[in-house]
Amino acid sequence: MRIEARNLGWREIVRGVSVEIRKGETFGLVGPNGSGKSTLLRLLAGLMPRAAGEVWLDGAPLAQLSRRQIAQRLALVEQFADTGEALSVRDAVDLGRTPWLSPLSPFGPEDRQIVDRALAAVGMEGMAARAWATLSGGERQRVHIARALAQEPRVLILDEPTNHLDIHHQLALLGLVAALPVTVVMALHDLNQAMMCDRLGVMSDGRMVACGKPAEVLTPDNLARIFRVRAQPMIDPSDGSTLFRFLPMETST
Ligand SMILES: Nc1ncnc2c1ncn2[C@@H]1O[C@H](COP(=O)(O)OP(=O)(O)OP(=O)(O)O)[C@@H](O)[C@H]1O
Repeated sequence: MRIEARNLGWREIVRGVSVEIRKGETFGLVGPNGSGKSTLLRLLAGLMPRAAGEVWLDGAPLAQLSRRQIAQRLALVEQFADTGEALSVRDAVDLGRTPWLSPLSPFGPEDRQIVDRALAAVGMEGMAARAWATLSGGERQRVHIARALAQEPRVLILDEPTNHLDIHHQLALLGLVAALPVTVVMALHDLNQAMMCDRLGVMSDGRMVACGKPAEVLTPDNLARIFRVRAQPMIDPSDGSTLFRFLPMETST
């Protein structure tokens, strides 16, 4: 599903962002702390009241869809997502099926299979019966992702999805997300991980100041200007991919 932002804004925090994210694309959002990434993701999910501009999903304005219709198309995992303490892991992931249920089509065996697959996709199938309150930060993050997968969205919006995850689960999650046949928009802080995205949008002070293929936008000049680091590009000889080593900027006295 294609997702398109037209002149999106909220207060002074996100200003005039227009971007078209293609069907099946993995689109990364990078930028310094406070540059407006989370706010832009919430705007794309239609969650900010009194927002300026418009979001279109496959040519349909988001504003004309009901919450249920939006939830059948789009799932958002927020950075500090929480869930009711009394839930089990399976209960939490079952919630992802809510937009698809109705009195005439209650939770059934097919929903259960979808939930099982979502738990397995994030490696949490062995913890389905565990109480949410007993999970570690990384396990909670994986359950949130499983809940979003169980929603079977066509657009998946993730705010720093590798937060709290150990390196194995970070790479597993990024591999999973890249292989999903859905459009993914995700905020990332690790710029080497961001290099794996199809395209990147760079946020700075509420504006999208660059958008394009990772190697085109994460240039040493942009990294110095926007992220205030010195970036030393290095080539991995095993596959020719570019990695960065980051160094502090030399301060002038
Ligand atoms: N509801 C709000 N009211 C006032 N200011 C807000 C609100 N939400 C966000 N902000 C401010 O807007 C700016 C952008 O916040 P946002 O969370 O979108 O940034 P971010 O790029 O996701 O940051 P980080 O990398 O630290 O997660 C920040 O300065 C934040 O303090």
